[in-house]
Amino acid sequence: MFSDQLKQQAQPILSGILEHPFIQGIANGNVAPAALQFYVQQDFQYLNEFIKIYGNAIAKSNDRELMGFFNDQISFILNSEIHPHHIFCNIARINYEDQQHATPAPKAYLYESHMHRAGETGSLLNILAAFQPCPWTYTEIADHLVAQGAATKDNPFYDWIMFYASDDNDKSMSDTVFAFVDRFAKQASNEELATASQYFLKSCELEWQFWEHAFYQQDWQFKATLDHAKEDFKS
Ligand SMILES: Cc1ncc(CN)c(N)n1
Repeated sequence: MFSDQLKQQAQPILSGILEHPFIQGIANGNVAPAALQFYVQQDFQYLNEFIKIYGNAIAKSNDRELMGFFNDQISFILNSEIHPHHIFCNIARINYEDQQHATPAPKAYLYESHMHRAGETGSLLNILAAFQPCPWTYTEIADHLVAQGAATKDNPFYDWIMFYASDDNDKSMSDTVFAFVDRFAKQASNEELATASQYFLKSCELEWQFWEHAFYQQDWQFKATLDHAKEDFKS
């Protein structure tokens, strides 16, 4: 199956994510508030962009099952994925509403642009491949943390881990996406599969970069210049 090949190709990147100090911090119940704040600020913008990408993907879909899936994803972001953001905000002791106006930092901007680029190819296989590391790596992270015994009630990140951990009774979102990927892959040429694989692997790396930029709060070198310019146009 193409999805098995993708998972196998991504193993070095997935290992890098699982070993990342941000994830280790979640496991130990100890992440710097500045890293949590940066993550929430950037993730809020990233998920906004995802809603637009899903809207675009619906416009490219012809079958109701896929339209329904993208629609469910939009609802999930709007109604459920605010929960893990609230958990990070509570731990960092910051107000969620105050975190919703950040300028996308370079890595988040790159990831969002990468997703839009996949959308512009017009290929649902590319879109799904580029999108899949988002649910897949989070399920892998949470399941790994559960397996290593980090999901204890005294860990302040317990609810965050359980939010993303796979539910034995339910097919995970990530399994659903892999099933769609395999469906489209059956009709694809080797060249199309190679392109989709690149979209998938780059998104996996960008997931790693996302943790990295939040952990070290990597922003634009000339962020103050960008922010001052915004002020110039405020009426
Ligand atoms: C960057 C990123 N990747 C994945 C997820 C989980 N949907 C997220 N909230 N943010």
